[in-house]
Amino acid sequence: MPPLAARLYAPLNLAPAVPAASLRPATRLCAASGPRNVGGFRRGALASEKAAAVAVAEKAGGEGGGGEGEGPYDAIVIGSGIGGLVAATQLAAKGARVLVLEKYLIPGGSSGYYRRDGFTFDVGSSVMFGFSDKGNLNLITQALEAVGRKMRVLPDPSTVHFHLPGDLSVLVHRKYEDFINELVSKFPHEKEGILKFYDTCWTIFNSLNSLELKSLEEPLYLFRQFFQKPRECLTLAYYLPQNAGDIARKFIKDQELLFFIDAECFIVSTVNALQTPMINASMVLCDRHFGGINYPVGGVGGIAISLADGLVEKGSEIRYKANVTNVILENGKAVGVRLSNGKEFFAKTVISNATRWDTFGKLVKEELPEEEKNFQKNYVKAPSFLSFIWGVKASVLPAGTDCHHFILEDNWNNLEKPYGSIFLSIPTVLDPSLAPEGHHILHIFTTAGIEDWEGLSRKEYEEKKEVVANEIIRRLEKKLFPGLQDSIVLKEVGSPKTHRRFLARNDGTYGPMPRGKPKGLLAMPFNTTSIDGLYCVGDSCFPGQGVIAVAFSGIMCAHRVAADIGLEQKSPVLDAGLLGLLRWLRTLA
Ligand SMILES: NC(=O)c1ccc[n+]([C@@H]2O[C@H](COP(=O)([O-])OP(=O)(O)OC[C@H]3O[C@@H](n4cnc5c(N)ncnc54)[C@H](O)[C@@H]3O)[C@@H](O)[C@H]2O)c1
Ligand SMILES: CC(C)=CCC/C(C)=C/C=C/C(C)=C/C=C/C(C)=C/C=C/C=C(C)/C=C/C=C(C)/C=C/C=C(\C)CCC=C(C)C
Repeated sequence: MPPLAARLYAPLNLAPAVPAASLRPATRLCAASGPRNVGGFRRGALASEKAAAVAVAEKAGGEGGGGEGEGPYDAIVIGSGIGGLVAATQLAAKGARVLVLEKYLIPGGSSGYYRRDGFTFDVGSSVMFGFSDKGNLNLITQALEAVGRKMRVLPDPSTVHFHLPGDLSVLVHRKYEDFINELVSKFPHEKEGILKFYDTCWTIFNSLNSLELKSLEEPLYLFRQFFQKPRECLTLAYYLPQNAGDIARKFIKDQELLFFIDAECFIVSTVNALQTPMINASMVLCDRHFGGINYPVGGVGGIAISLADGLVEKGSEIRYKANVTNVILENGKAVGVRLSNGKEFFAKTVISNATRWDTFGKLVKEELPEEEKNFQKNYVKAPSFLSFIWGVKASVLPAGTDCHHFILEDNWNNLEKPYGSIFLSIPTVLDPSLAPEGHHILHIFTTAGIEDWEGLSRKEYEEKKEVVANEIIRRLEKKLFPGLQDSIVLKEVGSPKTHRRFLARNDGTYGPMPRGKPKGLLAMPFNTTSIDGLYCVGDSCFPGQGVIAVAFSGIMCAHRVAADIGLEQKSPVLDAGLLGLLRWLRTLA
């Protein structure tokens, strides 16, 4: 019998540029049952996209599949974002039996993709860290390997091209020396400060990269790391409560350069450098040169599909159209979940990949635990965003156009304002197979609050999207691509309401952001919660927003859960001590 993937992919019409792991049977999954044309942004599955895992759900029949009161599993994971899938696959690789329940039709959440008229569009970011073949921070490579998967990737020669006020243009080259030379050429008087700031980032990054990355909530592992790498662990402990903006100000005086560091951090955290944890900034500002930014051939959604397929091959399950509405508690312990159709599933542990606001505001019906009150005191929901996904004629791009751009035209004060700055990715610069010949994809997003988009009639809503899209086109025409308007052949606009609906994220939020100035990462909760048996994973857990960050959160979560269900070593006495200490530390933030 051929392997499962081969059997499921047998009827495929294979396109050469698409990796084996992302090839699907030609089933009109989204056309038959997917939400279409909501708010003009029709997030649907690839028409030909039916992961091995989907077949499991369909065999079982109906929403979420399965019968009454199924289980017990070792773990149920609510949601199949990258955080949830990494937790699930890591557990499955350790021998656990896992059930992933996904509300939508395909895996990936913010990291999914969909297809329209020959274009493959990433839903969220196209800037992918964690795909290299060296070091310990290549977490996407490691997560795929754990379930026997590998994706072909295309190296991006640059990370991002900044287009900033005062016509400041900085290209972040893949080669560190080239980037530093470029930055120093713009700020020669700050050469020493630039070197000192980025050197500090490297000290932190090298410490991170030297550790075996597992759960910081598991004492046996943590003490072993401290014993084996004391200097690196102490370096990380020292920088844990610090922010990038404070460190930058120790070395740099030029206000424009400090604004540039703000923009560097804004990409990482949607806040300025003074609010961005130094560990997170270091991770991103160095890994782009160490592991590099690499684009997975065929689209970002291929990562989730590969993980979901690998999960099923390991004997676990994923079910779609499975909308979890309740976490079931028994004597204060999480023992299972209930779907909107009343079906129940039981497990030794429950892991929520929904945001903490959804997990504790909607899925757990009890009063908000003290710890979550503390989280909400320290973090608010970051605004949502507007995304514009356009198919354009290739002729509109000047030769040599970079893949990723960040645009803030006239005024540094607009950096964090709604619609202030523009993120633009052109993934077809790296992978032309994503668009019909002679075309490119422009994927743009800009921050926007949901309040701006509520209470409108259908007509007003559509008109507003048109007005905002035209304004973005005007700005891009002025800055980068004259004639853009006339080159657009396909236009989709997603509003904060679209993201709330299709990504199931509270108010469509991009993730948590600190309410004020945080103490670095100190206040960010890990994976355990104050409810026994209930864990969280994803961007409202340490270390926060970002695909690579949620992948780390998945790895940490799986390790802690595996220890709790007896698949990894554990010491109950040390556990109680460390978990108590970490809870106390968070209250200091
Ligand atoms: N929001 C974006 O579009 C966007 C853009 C760029 C990057 N990213 C990155 O992606 C990361 C998010 O990853 P993540 O793993 O935290 O989560 P995610 O939001 O990507 O995925 C969560 C998944 O859980 C599902 N879900 C939520 N509630 C559910 C319920 N009650 N029942 C069943 N399924 C449910 C959702 O449908 C979704 O598939 C962020 O850190 C962000 O930086 C996001
Ligand atoms: C226990 C305790 C407490 C302590 C002790 C000490 C120690 C040992 C410590 C340790 C630590 C650690 C390990 C840590 C780790 C960390 C990590 C890994 C982190 C990571 C992070 C990451 C991140 C943040 C990322 C992010 C990213 C992002 C967000 C991205 C984005 C992108 C976008 C938005 C796109 C853009 C676009 C354009 C430009 C176009």
